[in-house]
Parts: sequence; structure tokens; C-alpha cells
Amino acid sequence: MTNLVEINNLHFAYGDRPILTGLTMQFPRNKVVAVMGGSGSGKTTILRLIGGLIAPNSGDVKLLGESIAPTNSETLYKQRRNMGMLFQHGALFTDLTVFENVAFPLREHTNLSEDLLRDLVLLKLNAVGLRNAAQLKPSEISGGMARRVALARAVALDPQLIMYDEPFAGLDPISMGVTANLIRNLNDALGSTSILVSHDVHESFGIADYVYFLSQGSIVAAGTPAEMLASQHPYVQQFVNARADGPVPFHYPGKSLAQDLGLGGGA
Ligand SMILES: Nc1ncnc2c1ncn2[C@@H]1O[C@H](COP(=O)(O)OP(=O)(O)OP(=O)(O)O)[C@@H](O)[C@H]1O
Repeated sequence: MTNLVEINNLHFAYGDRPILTGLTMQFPRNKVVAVMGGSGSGKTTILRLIGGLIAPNSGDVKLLGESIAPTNSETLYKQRRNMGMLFQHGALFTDLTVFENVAFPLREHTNLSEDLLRDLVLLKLNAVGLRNAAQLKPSEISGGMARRVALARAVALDPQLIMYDEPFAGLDPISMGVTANLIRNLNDALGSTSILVSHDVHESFGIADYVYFLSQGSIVAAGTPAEMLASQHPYVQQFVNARADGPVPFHYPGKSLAQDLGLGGGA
């Protein structure tokens, strides 16, 4: 099986508001795949569906050929064991040291001896350059370092799938580059598959094998970063060139301003 994750003709709505409409995507093994799209286009929703936090209305998400089972806690628990997630606001536990933050998933999911656990945690911290910060508390490290600790924690169990939601948000340019390289290197060292949700074209294109552009609930363009840079698709062009005007909507969908102000007029 070449795809670790497959999404087939998936529909999802929050209440009566459709978010994803006929979404089909593939995430091949050992690849870093970026998912890009305007604010509110449904990128985080895709990660939540893959993580089984929410269930599709129709269509399905498969991990290793098996449907993600949000309603079967035993199956979902096993599937989650194969996933590392770095969510947008995935903060560290502030009262635990850096070491204990990374040890947390190992303590939760395994019965490793203290010695083995210590070695594994130190290896993960070493991979993100923070072995010597193991005994510090989150309040004693920088934002970029905290992101790297969260990264070490996300890969503590050597997951086959690693999902990143806006991993570059709020980082200075150097930390951004460091984080991007880490995402690529961890993916290759672990032989895993990474899904990267990000607005940052430069960093994402620098490390991704493949890029999906999401708009209005489905994929509007996809290809390698080089293909996307050469694409004439107006949506891709607006994104890649960071233009304020274009098909990427600025307004949250709903009534027009004229309607809201009681001036009549169309949508
Ligand atoms: N729990 C929820 N209940 C209702 N609507 C929600 C919920 N979570 C998200 N939404 C809506 O679903 C849409 C898609 O949200 P999502 O977070 O997936 O977008 P996104 O592409 O990740 O956006 P951003 O880049 O701004 O983080 C948004 O319009 C949002 O308002």
C-alpha cells in the first residue's frame, strides 16, 4: 500500500454549514504533504477528521487501509497510537519539565522501564537540539524552543503519521527554518508520513514533496512545489504571491454588508 492515509469523497458540515464537500486526498508513505488554503477553508477540520476527533457525514478517511473509527474507542485508540499531532495551540504542560513533557506519551502508552524511557526521551530531545534543556520548565525556554519540545513529544512514540497544524505560527524566521528542517528530518529519520497545514508558502514549499490547495470545501489544485510555483491557477497564484486580491475569500461566508445594514441588494 503506497498511501498511508486516504480520504475519499468526504463530506463534513458543522451543523448545517458545509465545510468539506467531496474531498479526496492521498498521503503517500514517507512523504511530507502540505495542505494550504485560506483562513477557515477547513484545513484543521481535515486534521481533526484524520485524528478521529470528529466523524465525516459521508465518505471516509482511511489509515493503512482501515477506516478511522471515531465511534469505536478501542480501534481509535490503536489508530491514534500511530499518529503524532502537533496542534496549533498544543501547549506544553507548564508544571512539567521539558523531559516530563516528552515522557508523557511514553508513560501513557507503554510500560517501558525508567532507564529505557529516559534514553528514549533524551534521544528525542537530542534530535530537536534540546537534550541539555531537559530539566527546564516551559516558562524557562523560548517560544521556538517550546515548539521543538512539542515536536519531540509528538514523535515520542515513533508514529507513522505526524500531523502539524501551523507549526510556524508566531516563530521568528530562524526558528521557522529550524522547525521546517526538523519536520523534514524527523519524517525521513522515522520513515513516517507528515501532513503539514500551514499558510507559510516559503517554508512549506521548501520541505514538502506535494502540496494540496483547499478552497470552498474541496481541492482546487495539487502538485509538487515546483508545479505549484509554475501554476497559472488564480487561487494558487494569489497564495504563492501573497496578493490581497483574488479568489481567496476575505469575508467569513454569510450575508452581504448591504443586507446586514438593511439596504437591500444581493448577496
Ligand atoms: N467546532 C466548530 N463548530 C462550528 N464551526 C466550526 C468549528 N470549528 C471550526 N468551525 C468552522 O469551520 C470552518 C473551517 O475551520 P478550520 O479550523 O478547519 O479552518 P482552517 O482552514 O484550519 O482555518 P485557519 O487557517 O484560520 O486556522 C471555519 O469557518 C470555522 O469557523
